[in-house]
Amino acid sequence: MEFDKVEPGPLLANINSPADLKKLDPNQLVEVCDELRDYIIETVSIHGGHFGASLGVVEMTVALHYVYDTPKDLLIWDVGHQAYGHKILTGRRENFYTNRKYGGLSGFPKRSESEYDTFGVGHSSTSISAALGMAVSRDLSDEDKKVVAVIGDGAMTAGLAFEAMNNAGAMNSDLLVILNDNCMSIDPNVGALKEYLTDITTSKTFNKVRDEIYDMLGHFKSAGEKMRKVASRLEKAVTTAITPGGLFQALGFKYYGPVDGHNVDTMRKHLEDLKDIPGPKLLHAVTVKGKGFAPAEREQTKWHAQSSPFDKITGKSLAPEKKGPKIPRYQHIFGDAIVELAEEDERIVGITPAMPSGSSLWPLMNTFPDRAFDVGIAEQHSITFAAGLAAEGKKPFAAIYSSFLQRAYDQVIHDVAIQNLPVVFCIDRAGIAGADGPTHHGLYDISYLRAVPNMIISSPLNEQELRDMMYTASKYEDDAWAIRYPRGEATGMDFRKEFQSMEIGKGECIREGEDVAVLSFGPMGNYVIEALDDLEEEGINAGHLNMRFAKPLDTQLIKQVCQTYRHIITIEDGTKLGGFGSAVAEFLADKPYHIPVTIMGVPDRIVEHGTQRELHDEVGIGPDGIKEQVRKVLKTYSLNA
Ligand SMILES: Cc1ncc(C[n+]2csc(CCOP(=O)(O)OP(=O)(O)O)c2C)c(N)n1
Ligand SMILES: CC(=O)[C@@H](O)[C@H](O)COP(=O)(O)O
Ligand SMILES: [Mg+2]
Repeated sequence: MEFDKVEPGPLLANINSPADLKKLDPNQLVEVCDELRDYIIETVSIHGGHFGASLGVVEMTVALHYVYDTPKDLLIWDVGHQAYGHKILTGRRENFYTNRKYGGLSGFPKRSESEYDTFGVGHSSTSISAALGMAVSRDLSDEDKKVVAVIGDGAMTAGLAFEAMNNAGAMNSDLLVILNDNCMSIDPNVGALKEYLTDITTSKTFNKVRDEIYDMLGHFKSAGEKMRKVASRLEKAVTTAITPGGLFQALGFKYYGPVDGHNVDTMRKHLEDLKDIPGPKLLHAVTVKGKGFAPAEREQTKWHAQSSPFDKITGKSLAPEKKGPKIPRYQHIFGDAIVELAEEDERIVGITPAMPSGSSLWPLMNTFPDRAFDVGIAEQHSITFAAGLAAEGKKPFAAIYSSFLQRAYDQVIHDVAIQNLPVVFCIDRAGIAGADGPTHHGLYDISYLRAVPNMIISSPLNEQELRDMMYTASKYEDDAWAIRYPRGEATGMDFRKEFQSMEIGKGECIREGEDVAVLSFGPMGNYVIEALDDLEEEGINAGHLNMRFAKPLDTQLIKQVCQTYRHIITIEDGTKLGGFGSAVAEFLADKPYHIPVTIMGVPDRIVEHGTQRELHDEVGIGPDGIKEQVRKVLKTYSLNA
């Protein structure tokens, strides 16, 4: 893959660490930014990855590493999808072409990857909490270092960010938060905070007055300690008076901004000033997501990330055209089905915490704008909000990624399950997620939801079953219902347009066999079909049951299996601990069948990034792994001698 490496510009070629960057004259930084931006564009155009966010913080990244003494000073990126420039400047340029690939660099900052990555990320809104922890640790150990968190306007909408601000403001620890405001989450940012920030950035009078005051204070500050104190007091009084609402100041932060985040010189000067101002402070930088790449500036959601190659000038896709009909992704099956269901049932509402494109809630938002809600990056709130809707007779479908639902576990238990409210959880990105890696794999939902009473847990084999599960769940009033499905394309089958009710807790026999039965949960069943077809050619006839439900289990079917076969293999795209296979084994534990159960799933370790197929194969749940397991079982029991 060496030939896919990108040639850096002449300045960037000599920057192998921030120390090299610091050797440059400040007036060379604009050129460094241009080269860094080109490097990101060209690399992502070949290898894919997150895109717009890193382009938007090029100047900020260069200024931060120029002014601060990293890694001694601690730089914490929120989410981390914007940290490509940071990676390139901190010794990883040569390997950057491996970004997000199996065995390559992680797409997010990661402590084990570099001493410059002070905190592992992937999920949003953690940066201020982590930064505060580090700042307090510094103070306790009497160390001399600065702590800077960079958080986006989208990430700032989460409760966690405000919990941290609330705490930090009161602790008065020396800490800088840079609010990177580009008015975008993945989709356009939403909510009252967004309006508030827009008010600040668009108020001409405020900005003019603020700039004049900032200049004046700058002069004061260079005039000695006494004047600095006066300036500081004046600054607080003036900014409190003229900042609309003073939200951040009310939380105990000194507010600075808004500043142009694309002027590297301005950014550098602001950071140099702020370095000397103690206590919690927030610098509000205004940037453009996708800056410097016209297609990405125009269509910011589309260019949040790119998975296939594109022309580095025009943005035109260079992916080979796929032959045959386009296969929909599971999220699109969900997105269409919920509109069809909502047309028939006016109680149905849809909720997404900031992922209307990713979860495909847009079709419902466009068709029934009053009945579909993007609540911002606020997973906890999204679930309690859904519970409130259900409490008043609505039928909420909460569309949420498996790994993001982890954030709302208490809400699932406390607000939904204990009150037995019939919320439908449409859990996308369940199972191995792929290139995003461990933070985004949805490996735990079966286990953590199984433990919760009043909860049905199902997973479709294909698009037909997803539609029918959604339909059946929409009519069901007794319990909450979780439907999990993976990232990516469905099977491409011709599915029936009409919905059909499914019997809750009932699986189906897909293939009769002998000796070994494979019980699959969800789309993993398609790997099983492929594997067992291959094994048939070797003369091995294993049975296959598509179980559909992890809770309630189809115990009748399992009993029949026990009477017909000598060994059960279960398979799921999730952790083996406490998952679907465990449910089968628990059921059989006190039954007199004495049948061994082999659980196939993700082992109890962190699975890194790569393609879904690479990772399924790595952990042994791809078709080859299934074949191997069946052969192994047959060999162990000498059943196929
Ligand atoms: C807890 C959590 N929820 C949702 C996401 C998905 N997500 C990743 S980036 C992003 C948008 C973040 O917006 P912002 O912080 O403003 O950064 P920008 O991309 O605009 O630079 C979202 C919703 C996530 N990573 N973590
Ligand atoms: C950083 C982040 O959390 C998102 O950008 C995520 O990578 C999206 O994942 P999908 O591509 O599966 O929607
Ligand atoms: Mg943003």
